[in-house]
Amino acid sequence: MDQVKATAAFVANRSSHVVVDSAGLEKVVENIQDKIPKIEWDFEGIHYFDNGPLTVQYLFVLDTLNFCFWPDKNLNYDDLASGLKEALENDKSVFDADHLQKFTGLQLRNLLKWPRPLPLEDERVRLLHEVGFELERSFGGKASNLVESCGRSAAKLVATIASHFPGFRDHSVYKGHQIFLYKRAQIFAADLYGAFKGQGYGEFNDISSITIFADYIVPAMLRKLGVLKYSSTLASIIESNKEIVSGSEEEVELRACSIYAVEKMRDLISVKLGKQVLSVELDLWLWAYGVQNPSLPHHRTLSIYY
Ligand SMILES: Nc1nc2c(c(CN[C@H]3C=C[C@H](O)[C@@H]3O)cn2[C@@H]2O[C@H](COP(=O)(O)O)[C@@H](O)[C@H]2O)c(=O)[nH]1
Repeated sequence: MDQVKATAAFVANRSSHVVVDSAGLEKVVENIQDKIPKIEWDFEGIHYFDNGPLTVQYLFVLDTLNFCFWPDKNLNYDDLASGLKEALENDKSVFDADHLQKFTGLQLRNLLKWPRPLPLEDERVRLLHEVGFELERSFGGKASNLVESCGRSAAKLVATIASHFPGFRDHSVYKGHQIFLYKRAQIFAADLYGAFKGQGYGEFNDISSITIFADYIVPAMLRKLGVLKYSSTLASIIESNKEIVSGSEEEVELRACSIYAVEKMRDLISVKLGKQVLSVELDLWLWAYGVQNPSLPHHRTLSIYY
């Protein structure tokens, strides 16, 4: 994902609301020493897994809907992952492409046993329809065929998803330049890698090319660790839970600087500790600690991308 890395660096080199603090970064790496925290994928025990194509279909639907939980303060990612899992266990055809194209908001809500409208519910439904339609049109209805068509390349998988499914085109324009962040497309590759433990549908010969998944938890965690510093204006917007507009400089800087900071962290770990570590592993560490600290203030942007 050279485009993601290069354009994140472009933003980090020009940012004014968010700064990547090199001293903070060095300190984190010094503290890590030899013990890079290793978090198991599905440490929560909430995901569906049967070691076959249905798991791929589940993960693709999961990552189609893997965004914007915060407007409902009781809703979390866990509710989505475990709700979809239970639905699939009750009905193995629930995520067939023809079913995806017919979902209504109410059906999705009922499936997740959620008592009120989901945040951005209309968009969630529209994205399910889009995924069902395009899976049927180009991949015989199966996300597993999509993955197989990419010949064990995570970068190709992300590019294929972005070219077939407009809802995954997580781009922004910053100071006149197109910036590629691809959170949900990349997390799908990482979820396959994690769930299938790097084998079968999760085998990628270029998993190290994937960056972190720029959401609203990882920037908050990087800030807590002293790796990201915010301008006083941005800090007060975030601390007072005010919304930040999608595509604004502040929002793009928060996300792009997070990607850039973790790529720098990888380089430092390699130079100082002589270890090669994947962004996927650093992401899971940062994210798992971030969600265990629900009081961490995070930025709030209404977005279908994360
Ligand atoms: N960077 C990053 N962001 C991630 C995840 C995951 C879950 N990955 C699963 C894969 C294996 C593990 O066992 C995890 O369960 C969700 N998110 C994002 O967090 C936000 C939800 O927050 P809250 O509202 O508090 O539930 C939302 O933007 C969601 O898209 C991740 O791994 N990395």
